[in-house]
Amino acid sequence: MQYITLNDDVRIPQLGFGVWQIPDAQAYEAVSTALEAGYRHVDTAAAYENEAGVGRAIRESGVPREDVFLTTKLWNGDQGYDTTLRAFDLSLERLGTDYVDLYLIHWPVPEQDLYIESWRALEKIAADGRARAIGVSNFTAETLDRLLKEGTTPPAINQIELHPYFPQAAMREYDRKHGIVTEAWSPLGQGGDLLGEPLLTRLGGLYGKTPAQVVIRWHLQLGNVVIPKSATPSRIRENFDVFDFDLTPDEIDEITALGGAGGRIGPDPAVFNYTG
Ligand SMILES: NC(=O)C1=CN([C@@H]2O[C@H](COP(=O)(O)OP(=O)(O)OC[C@H]3O[C@@H](n4cnc5c(N)ncnc54)[C@H](OP(=O)(O)O)[C@@H]3O)[C@@H](O)[C@H]2O)C=CC1
Ligand SMILES: O=C(O)C(=O)[C@@H](O)[C@H](O)C(=O)CO
Repeated sequence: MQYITLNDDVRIPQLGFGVWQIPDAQAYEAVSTALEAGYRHVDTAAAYENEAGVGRAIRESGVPREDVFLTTKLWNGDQGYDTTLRAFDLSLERLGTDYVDLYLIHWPVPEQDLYIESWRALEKIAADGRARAIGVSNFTAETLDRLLKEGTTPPAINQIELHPYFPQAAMREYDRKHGIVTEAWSPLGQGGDLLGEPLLTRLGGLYGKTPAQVVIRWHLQLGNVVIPKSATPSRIRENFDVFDFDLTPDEIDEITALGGAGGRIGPDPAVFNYTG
């Protein structure tokens, strides 16, 4: 496993396991399989409604809690200072742990204008030692500029949509300049057309790897934290088997150039104001 040291000196495993759309009843099995395969980093959120299954899998895995990097996120409708503190308590309760490794504001939700207040609550949670690191998700240059100006602690991570069809060069550069690590969500383009790209099949053929493994390798070599999701045991293992080959700089550029072919899959954070 490769680690990245965040701006608060916390070390994060660069490859993690995402669990969006895995129902709570199946999350136990999926996370157990991931931990057996070697993952030591799990990305969940209050909104995924599977924190209980994720937490139980970690507790019963036999892997010491301190060896697993656990992320969860504050849902949009819970933003605000007191409401954030309450939402965090409930996440810990469902996860069955007394701290998380990373707590993120899930979306800025510019219209409700509560992300600065919410960030102050995350700073308090970190100061109390209940989140080892704090960060944001889906923040734009505009929302981050304000957070950096008005907050006391800079975010350690910005988790954003990022895959070869949407390579986010400008946002990666913004994060880098500000000492923020970029984490890629939907890193496989949600398993859609991207994985059928002839370029990825060709590169996979050269290295004896699948298109998904080539894409995960691209993320690792760009310096992204990457959290592919799968509910399929063979794919969970496949997505972890990416540490025995290197793409060349030209191959990385060729994959990045696929960005012309696709685009964003998820909501645009500048206008995503859903709080339900
Ligand atoms: N902060 C945010 O706003 C967001 C965060 N996220 C986080 O990012 C994680 C990953 O993103 P996600 O949207 O789930 O999408 P991914 O890009 O990780 O793709 C997941 C899809 O790809 C399929 N897949 C996985 N591995 C393979 C493989 N080796 N070969 C072929 N198909 C494969 C999966 O199928 P199957 O499961 O059937 O195997 C699933 O349909 C989420 O689970 C979540 O933790 C995601 C969205 C937004
Ligand atoms: O998966 C997440 O973390 C999300 O925030 C997404 O579900 C997001 O809310 C979305 O895709 C809504 O359409």
